[in-house]
Amino acid sequence: MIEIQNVSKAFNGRQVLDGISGKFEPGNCSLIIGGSGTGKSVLLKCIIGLFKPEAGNVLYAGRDFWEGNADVKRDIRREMGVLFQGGALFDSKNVLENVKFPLDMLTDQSEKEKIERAEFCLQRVGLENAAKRMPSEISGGMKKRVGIARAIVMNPKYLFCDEPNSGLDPLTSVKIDELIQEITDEYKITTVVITHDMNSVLGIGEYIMFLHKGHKLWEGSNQNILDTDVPELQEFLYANQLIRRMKNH
Ligand SMILES: Nc1ncnc2c1ncn2[C@@H]1O[C@H](COP(=O)(O)OP(=O)(O)OP(=O)(O)O)[C@@H](O)[C@H]1O
Repeated sequence: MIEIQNVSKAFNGRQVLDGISGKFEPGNCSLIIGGSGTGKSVLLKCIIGLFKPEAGNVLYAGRDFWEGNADVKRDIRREMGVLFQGGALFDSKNVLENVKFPLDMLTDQSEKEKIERAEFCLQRVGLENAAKRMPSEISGGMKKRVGIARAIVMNPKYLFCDEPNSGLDPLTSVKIDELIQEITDEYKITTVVITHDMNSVLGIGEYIMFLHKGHKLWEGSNQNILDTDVPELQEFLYANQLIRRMKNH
């Protein structure tokens, strides 16, 4: 489990996150949602150790990331997989080499072991036939799958996905969401997804945290989000035509 407690962050005196708390459970897809510029990416960066919060704690199975020494930070980092926006693949490496990269960097496994593990992960995301292709030769949805394969290659306990659906058509988006959900269930990963995709919210949001101007205004699940009486969340949800119609029927 990841627990965040009163996380606050400011840039040049401007408060961007104000006392955010929440719990992300293993085997669940937890979502951080909210409009543009509300602090979702900054919060994710505070959680994965890229920004140090001014105040608050980020606990990984009880281990405090920011209070921990270099060994604690390294151990926690090794347990994380991150799917960056756009996939962040290396253009000069083929698909298999991209997936294998964390193993090259962080393990002393033999080449054979690394290739087998990378092939297994590619198979898991349905790309076993694309191993030799270059990133420029595959579609946006396939790039995300490669990014997911790379994020799980180290067998992470924690998986972070920054807008996994950006730039994808609705059908491909749903498939990527399903894949993230399946992998989360299968390996009991604690998964945290940043999104403003309404299909994801209703589809995979087992725990949802809604941010608005750096504050957490609501938390709950896809089962009760449409019943919210928080005006800012209503406005966020009902900007989507389909959700508006669902509510009215
Ligand atoms: N490195 C930084 N330096 C200064 N300000 C920053 C920095 N990173 C983010 N901010 C500011 O923090 C606020 C929150 O940004 P953030 O990227 O978290 O928004 P977001 O909710 O992820 O939005 P979007 O959905 O558009 O990606 C914004 O006002 C942004 O300008």
